[in-house]
Amino acid sequence: MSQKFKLAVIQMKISESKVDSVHKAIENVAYMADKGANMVVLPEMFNCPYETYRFPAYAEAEGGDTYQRLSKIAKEKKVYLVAGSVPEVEADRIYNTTYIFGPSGDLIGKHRKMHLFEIDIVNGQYFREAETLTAGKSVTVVDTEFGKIGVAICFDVRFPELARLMAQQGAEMLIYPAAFNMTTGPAHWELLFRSRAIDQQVFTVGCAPARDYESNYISYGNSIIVNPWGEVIGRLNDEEGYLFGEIDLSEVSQIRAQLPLNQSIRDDVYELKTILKED
Ligand SMILES: NC(=O)CC(=O)C(=O)O
Repeated sequence: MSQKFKLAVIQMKISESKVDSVHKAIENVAYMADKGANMVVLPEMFNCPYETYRFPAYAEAEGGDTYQRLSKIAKEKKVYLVAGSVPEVEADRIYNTTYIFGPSGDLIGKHRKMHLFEIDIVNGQYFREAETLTAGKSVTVVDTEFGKIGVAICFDVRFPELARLMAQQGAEMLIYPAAFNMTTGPAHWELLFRSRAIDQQVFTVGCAPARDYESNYISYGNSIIVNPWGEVIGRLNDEEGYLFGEIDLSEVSQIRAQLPLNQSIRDDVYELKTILKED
């Protein structure tokens, strides 16, 4: 099995119009697929401004219009699509959800953000996703023809336990649709993506909305790809654009053979396990 593939990360501005944002996302996916991408990633909340009060109004059930259009473009262009995230409604609950489609357009996985973003900086950034969202409970790892990929969302990257669980399930790349802000982005963004890559000896990917000073929540941008040695192999600035990564997942086993961290894990002293497995 070849573990080589071309990864495209799309950094786009999100507009107030869901129709426009979805249209733009689909056009970008098609463009990157035509350029040879095998897997395309979209940003967190790409069809909805990142504001808690908006999530209920923009939310759709699984299988809704946004879902259908994403599935269709994945099938038409024969790409894996890690479809950013969208507000998803089920019963009376709303989740921050990533759908993952295979090249046949079928849903191959779904992640509901497990750690809800909570911040209250004195005289600064405030955000509480829990005002309108419910947290997911499942660890998400999908099978692709190139290898296993773990998917989680933004604030999830701050929790090394989740990255470890994805790696334990065989993930060799961790993809996080994300939207850090102008307070946490400069301080933590690159450090976190490099740390998770080094901890687990995996590729990490962060895909963010482009910065928009007109919006109430200003995304840091800086979409990023890091290799299993912890090196940044691709990074954007704040503007709209694409990252195109030539990925070879066999680098994961090469790094692990030379620096075998897994052999030194003290599972006689400590243990990490999931308690709940389903949403
Ligand atoms: N948007 C997030 O979930 C998280 C974030 O912005 C941060 O951790 O900073």
